[in-house]
Amino acid sequence: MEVIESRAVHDSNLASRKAQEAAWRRIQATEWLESIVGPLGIPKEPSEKDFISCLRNGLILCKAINKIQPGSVPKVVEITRHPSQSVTWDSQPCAYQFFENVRNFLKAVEGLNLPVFEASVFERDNMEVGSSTKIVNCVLGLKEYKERKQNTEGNGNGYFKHTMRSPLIMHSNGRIPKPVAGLDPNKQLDLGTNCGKQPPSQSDAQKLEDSLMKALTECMINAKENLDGNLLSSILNGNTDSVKWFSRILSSALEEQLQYKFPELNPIVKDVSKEGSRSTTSSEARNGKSCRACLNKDDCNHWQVFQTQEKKLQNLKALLSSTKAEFGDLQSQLQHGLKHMASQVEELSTAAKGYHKVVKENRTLYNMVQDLKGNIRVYCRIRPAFRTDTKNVIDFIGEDGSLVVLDPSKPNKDGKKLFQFNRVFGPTATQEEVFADTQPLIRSVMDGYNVCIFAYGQTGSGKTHTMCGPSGASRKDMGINYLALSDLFDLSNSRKDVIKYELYVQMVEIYNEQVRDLLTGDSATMSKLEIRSCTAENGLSLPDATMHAVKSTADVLNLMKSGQVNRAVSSTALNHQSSRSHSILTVHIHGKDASGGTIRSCLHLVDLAGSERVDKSEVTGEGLKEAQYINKSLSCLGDVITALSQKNSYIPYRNSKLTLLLQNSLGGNAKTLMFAHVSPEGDSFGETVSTLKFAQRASSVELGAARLNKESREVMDLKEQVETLKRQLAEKEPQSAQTVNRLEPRSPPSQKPKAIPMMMDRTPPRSRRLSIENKCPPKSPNSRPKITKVPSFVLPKTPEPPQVSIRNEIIISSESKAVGIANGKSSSSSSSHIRKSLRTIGKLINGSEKRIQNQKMNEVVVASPVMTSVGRPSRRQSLTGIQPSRRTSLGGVENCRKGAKTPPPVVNSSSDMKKWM
Ligand SMILES: Nc1ncnc2c1ncn2[C@@H]1O[C@H](COP(=O)(O)OP(=O)(O)OP(=O)(O)O)[C@@H](O)[C@H]1O
Repeated sequence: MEVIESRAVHDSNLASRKAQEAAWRRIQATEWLESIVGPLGIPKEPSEKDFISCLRNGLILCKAINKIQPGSVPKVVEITRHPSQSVTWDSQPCAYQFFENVRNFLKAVEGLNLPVFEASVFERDNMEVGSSTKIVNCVLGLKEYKERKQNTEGNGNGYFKHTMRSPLIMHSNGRIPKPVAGLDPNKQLDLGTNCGKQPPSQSDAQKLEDSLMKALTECMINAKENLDGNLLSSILNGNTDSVKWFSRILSSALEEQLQYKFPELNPIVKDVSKEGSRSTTSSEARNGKSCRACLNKDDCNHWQVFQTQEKKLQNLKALLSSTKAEFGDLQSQLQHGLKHMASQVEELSTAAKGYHKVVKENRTLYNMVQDLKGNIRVYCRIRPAFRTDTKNVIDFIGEDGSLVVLDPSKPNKDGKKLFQFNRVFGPTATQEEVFADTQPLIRSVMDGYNVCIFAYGQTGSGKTHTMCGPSGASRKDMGINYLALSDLFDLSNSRKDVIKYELYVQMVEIYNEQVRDLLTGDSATMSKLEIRSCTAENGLSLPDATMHAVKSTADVLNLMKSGQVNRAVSSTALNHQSSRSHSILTVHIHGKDASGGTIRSCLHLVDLAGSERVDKSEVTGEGLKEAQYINKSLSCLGDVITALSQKNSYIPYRNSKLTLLLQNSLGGNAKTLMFAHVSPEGDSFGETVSTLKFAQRASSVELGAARLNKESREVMDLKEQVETLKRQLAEKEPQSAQTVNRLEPRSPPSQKPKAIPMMMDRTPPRSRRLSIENKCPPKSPNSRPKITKVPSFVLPKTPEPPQVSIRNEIIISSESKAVGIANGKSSSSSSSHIRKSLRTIGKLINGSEKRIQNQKMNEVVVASPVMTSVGRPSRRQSLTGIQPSRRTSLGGVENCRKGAKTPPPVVNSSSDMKKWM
């Protein structure tokens, strides 16, 4: 009950407050209109009816707007009537004119973006309460517009913004409206009823205003406490006006806040204000969501738009912060990942380094094993591709010497072929890289080993490039021939205090099965060279070829140039500078140390002619003949390699000049290296595979351990002693010569110097080539001496008699022999003395050689774990367990008889050279 009563009281308060506000605004409007167009003829505090009636003809309104904005209503219809004639809305001609004025006024007002009203309000005879409100708003809007305009003109910024302030806001600004004293709020709904009849006097009007302000103030103070509750209950009760009113207050406050807080949004707010006058819906306005620019509009949705935008902004902000967080996470993850990756890369690089080191070590060890076994070392070199129209057949090059080629006609798994060599040089390998790997082998020639390097491969695959370098090459592009000799000179210089070296060069070619000297100007001798057995007296296979002493790389260059000029070269379809012969550059090295010990070794550098398919090389006539000779000799080389790899008893060296000349390198005691050259082009696939197969076969050939051609002074003395004793024995006891020969345990009968023919029909004995596997050599009756099997890896125990005792024994032997002869003792007693001496000397030579080798081995072990070329024999011995005595000749006889390829020591002069030859 109480609630109902309080609500009734509240309602009546609210209605009174509204009426007061409306009346106050009407007075304001009237005052202002009068100030613009003059007296209106209505009371100062007009009723709604008075106010509307006065403005009905539109004349006052048009005049007012034209004063503010001249020309806004260009044509104002003046009403002419008799003063006695009353103006009624019903009189048709007047009504139409009224309508024209009002319509023009409203258009002009709309153009100024001011609140408008409906023209029909003037047509209604029965006026409802609040009918004038919109007209009053319009007039006050006009008033405000004028004030603004004046301000703007004063400020000169040209900006006008219509702001419609509610009485409460004005109140808050300190402009407290004067209460209307003694005015019953309930009665003030229609002020016109009280004051419409007679215009009040100035004092009455003042009184009225004062009383009105008073009443309003009282009313507001009374209502103040209940404002929130009243408003709330109004909203609850669906009091639309209250809600609207409050929402407008809120909107304007919000707009102010917006403009203050977000100045950048001002243009938007301005636009929204304009737009809002057209699009805001009344439902939104009911929800209290309209902008201040649209206070008088019911269809403003800017608040909602703003809220939506704000929501979106909030969402975007949230999205931004979550994205930032995610980004931060990702960044930290990335950094973590990068760190992890860096550590993995580091690990990998360490592993790779280790891997490379291991591969290198493996290769070194593999090469060492191959050296020990005496295998032909095989390197493969791939020429860069010159043509791009065919597929590249090289599929993979492994660091461990593996090579995979791919058949271009079968580009799947079946087309792949794997080969294994000591090393594979790819197309980008430089001359120096190739040489660097060959250098240790070449250097071993200075230690007394015979070395042979030969280049094999299809025509145009780069053999001459590897051995000689391209024509007109600079120092950098020089081939192995030049680099090797240059290196030998360097080594010779660095060792000159210990050992004196002399280097001699021969250069020959085998052209159409004729051996020709390339370093002679005499064309007659060029084609008359005969290959001698390696057991010939001077130890040279080609004693008739000119021998040139070289002292510097310049000498070598000159010789090589003249040799190249003389070499048979012609142009084919496959190589415009195709070598039509096998060229052999032989470097003979003679060394003598301070004690008188000697080294004799030789280095063969062979550039073979290229195998070719005559249909491809398109050669005819002489060229065809050359090609046939080349192919035949290469096929003979293949036969020899096959026989050697199969360990056949018969090796067909004699079938070609090439194999005969290379006999010692292929099946003798040399260190041999073969460069297998291949072209990467797809159309050479057949030849490439055939070259690789050949090379693979060659790599399986076991030559046995290479022999060191070095003799110490001690051994040489002992050998001389043996020779003297032998001579004496022969003089004394010719028949006992056979016995003496028997005392030489390692001299097979076939090695007797005079019994050896110029060309050996049979394979030279290979008794000295032992593999580390201790395999028995192939059975070959008569020619092969029996090899005692020695357990592997056992160091032989060699008695090492002191130096003094050696000498003493020799002296004693000699003396006793001399005494025997002098005393005329029986020849048998003398012979037995000589035999005893020989036995002793044999033992001493063995012991001496062994001592030297052991000493070297110790040096190697102490010096470095890496095997040096000097240390190889010692290491080989330790690994194989072969006694030195079995690896060297007794008193050098064997060496002499077998006819080592290296010549005997020579002195510098050319006359001595001739003697030697
Ligand atoms: N590794 C390489 N790098 C650059 N060019 C190369 C290489 N190998 C070969 N060549 C070039 O390929 C061409 C043929 O090479 P080269 O004359 O050495 O072949 P070849 O095997 O000796 O041929 P032939 O057997 O017909 O004499 C030459 O022009 C040579 O310069």
